[in-house]
Amino acid sequence: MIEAQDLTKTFRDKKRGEIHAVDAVSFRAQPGQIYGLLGANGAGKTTTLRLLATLLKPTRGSAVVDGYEVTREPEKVRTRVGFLAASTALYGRLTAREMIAYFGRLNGMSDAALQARIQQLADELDMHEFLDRRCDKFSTGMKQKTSIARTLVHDPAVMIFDEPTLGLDVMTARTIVRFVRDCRSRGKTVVYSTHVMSEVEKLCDVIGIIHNGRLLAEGTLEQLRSRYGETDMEEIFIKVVGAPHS
Ligand SMILES: Nc1ncnc2c1ncn2[C@@H]1O[C@H](COP(=O)(O)OP(=O)(O)OP(=O)(O)O)[C@@H](O)[C@H]1O
Repeated sequence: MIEAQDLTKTFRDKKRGEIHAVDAVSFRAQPGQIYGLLGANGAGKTTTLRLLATLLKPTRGSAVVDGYEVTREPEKVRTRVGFLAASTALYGRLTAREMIAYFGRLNGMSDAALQARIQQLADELDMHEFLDRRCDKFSTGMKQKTSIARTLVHDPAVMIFDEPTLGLDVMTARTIVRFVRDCRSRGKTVVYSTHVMSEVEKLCDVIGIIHNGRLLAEGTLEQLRSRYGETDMEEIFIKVVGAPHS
């Protein structure tokens, strides 16, 4: 479970002045649920996720992740969260299997547990073909699958995905979306950020629309459809954030 309350992050930038990247955001994501954070470029998605994963400290507000508060017990939070960031890096000289195992050991996993888990992740993410190849020769899709596997090797209760299908082909994206659904069916709390309307329609149980750092609307797809009188997510999104100035 994640409970964010009045979560706020303000950056001070020499040129731009004060930037309200995340502005009093409150939401709750439950186990067995995919919470979709939908927003355009610069809306505040990544900053929100980084606050939840304790990579940034909030300027104000709080977030409780699997029972632990992000500023009071960040180490505890980190053991409970798997965060797939857009920039999750791999070591080129390691194979995918070595890479995943390395992060598993960092998380205190035994060799037996690791073997079983790598097998499971390779099955679910369709990785067997390249599991023993070096990461520096990987396609974007192979890299992304390896990043997901290494991020989630310790099977955390809370899984945070920052635009995980960005730049991937249809087949690879589908494998990842199926994997995210499997996480939900295993009772994980999943937060999934995207700017792709069709992804939230297909995947997310609750959708939060974020714009200029503020959570402007939230609900199930059905609730948003009836509230805004539109069936298409793109139309709902435009109604919520306002049409762009031309
Ligand atoms: N370290 C930082 N210093 C200053 N400003 C920042 C910093 N990180 C993010 N911002 C600003 O905060 C705002 C929100 O950025 P954020 O990356 O959270 O958005 P996003 O929704 O993830 O967008 P994108 O899809 O483009 O990654 C933007 O205006 C961004 O320029």
